Amino acid sequence: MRRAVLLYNPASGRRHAEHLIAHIAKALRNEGLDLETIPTKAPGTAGRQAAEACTAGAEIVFACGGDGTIHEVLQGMAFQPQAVMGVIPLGSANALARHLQLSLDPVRAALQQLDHESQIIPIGQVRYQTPQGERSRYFLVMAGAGPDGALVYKMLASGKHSLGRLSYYLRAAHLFASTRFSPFAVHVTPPNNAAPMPAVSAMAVRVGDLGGLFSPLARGAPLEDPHLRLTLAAPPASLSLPAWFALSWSRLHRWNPHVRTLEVESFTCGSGANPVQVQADGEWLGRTPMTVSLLPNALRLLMPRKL
Ligand SMILES: Nc1ncnc2c1ncn2[C@@H]1O[C@H](COP(=O)(O)OP(=O)(O)OP(=O)(O)O)[C@@H](O)[C@H]1O
Repeated sequence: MRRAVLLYNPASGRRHAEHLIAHIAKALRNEGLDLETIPTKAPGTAGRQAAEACTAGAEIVFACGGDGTIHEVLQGMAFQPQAVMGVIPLGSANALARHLQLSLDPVRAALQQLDHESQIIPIGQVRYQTPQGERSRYFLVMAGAGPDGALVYKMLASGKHSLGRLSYYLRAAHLFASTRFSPFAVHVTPPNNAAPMPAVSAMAVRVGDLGGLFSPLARGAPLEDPHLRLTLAAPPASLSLPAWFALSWSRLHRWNPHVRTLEVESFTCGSGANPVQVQADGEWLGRTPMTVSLLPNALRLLMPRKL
């Protein structure tokens, strides 16, 4: 019997988590898994709890929550060759679950993955600054500096979990319209002719679709791709951000002279005149300078079988 752990965030989503978790667990046990359900203890504990589950012999660790919970579980699942990570969506964006072609019904998503195969993929690593010094984090969906970091920072400060989707978009629109985003220099590896490049936004996206209103803004490289797909918006932000939104939504993004997409191995965003906010997988991390790279063969993930 395969040993599995379902690590869930009791604060995710608006549903009655405990009731739902019991349903998911019953469905997985009926399929023959020896499953233990464990709630995350508090913000920031899921990585350690996932690593402990692996050490205790779990072969599958299901990360059950939104992209933020999956991000935290990832911190403990990276470089655990004996265990594979599964994903059960309970959030509102669920960008990774959508990318993995999972049902947004959590019970169905759990069962679907029993037919998926364990693939070893690279993971992103972002290094950033905090008042306590440099820190680093792994990421799966995206990492960025600029307006996305500022938005996540603002949502954190205002308690985003109490917000509905519409309210979230209104706050984003207000932030983008009212903030003067400082430019910073971006160095890429391998170096290109234009390095360093000035930017007001630098984002590496690793899923095809970010979901919701931000869906058309950036198309990521596949998770198994050994390169980062970097999207840069040039200064001034007052020109490039409205052009980015307008041309993306009207599907004319390829004609946008202010936004460019590059395939890179890594990139560094300098601090510029003012350090800017850094986020990964929708979690606020700190400030620039920031370096983003890919670590090969870092995670075993349940993924749809290749055709
Ligand atoms: N037990 C807990 N109690 C409170 N907060 C927690 C707990 N465990 C994790 N968290 C926090 O919950 C957040 C993640 O929430 P969630 O999984 O719903 O992701 P999300 O990205 O906010 O989802 P959404 O797609 O809805 O935006 C993280 O900031 C994490 O630190």
